Amino acid sequence: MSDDRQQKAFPVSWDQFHRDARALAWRLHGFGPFQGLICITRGGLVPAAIVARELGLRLIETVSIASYHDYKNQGETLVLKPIAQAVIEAAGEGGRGLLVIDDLVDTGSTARQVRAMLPNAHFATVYAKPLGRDVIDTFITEVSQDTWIYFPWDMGLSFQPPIRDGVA
Ligand SMILES: O=P(O)(O)OC[C@H]1O[C@H](OP(=O)(O)OP(=O)(O)O)[C@H](O)[C@@H]1O
Ligand SMILES: Nc1nc2[nH]cnc2c(=O)[nH]1
Ligand SMILES: [Mg+2]
Repeated sequence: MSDDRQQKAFPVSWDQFHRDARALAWRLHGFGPFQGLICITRGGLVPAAIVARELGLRLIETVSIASYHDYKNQGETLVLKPIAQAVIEAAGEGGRGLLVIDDLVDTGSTARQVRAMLPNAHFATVYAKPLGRDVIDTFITEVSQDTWIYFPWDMGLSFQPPIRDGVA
């Protein structure tokens, strides 16, 4: 969840997200070919579908991780489902040849946890914040640490009062 440390909002539309995820695929094309894609759920599911389509990847695995961004549990992560051993064994040493995708990197805790499982995989996110940027090999857009990214699957259309009525 967003909190009051996040002063800036960066809302992303479906259109924009598709463009950015496709730009990520263009960039990743130069680092391939990849043998398979590991998607960090849940946020990585959407960019993974777009990148897999663009790069022709059909071997797709998930690693399910929940991270906590509240004051008490800052940086904590919980692995709910690990990567299948068969997928790790099908890849090169330390996951070489695998592509790991997530929607964003913030503190870097989630990506670091997966990096420990696959040290030689290629890590990619669509968006990145400074604290986590170094864990990621390829990303498209950087936003400041105090920005909260709003994804299209978390938003809906809502009525906007006319400007002359003022803000509530
Ligand atoms: O770099 P970090 O500080 O670890 O934060 C980044 C992670 O946080 C979000 O996932 P979240 O755990 O909120 O769950 P979700 O993907 O299921 O929405 C996002 O999708 C990244 O996976
Ligand atoms: N939606 C969303 N989830 C996050 N998880 C960690 N940082 C963010 C963010 O900026 N936006
Ligand atoms: Mg996530």
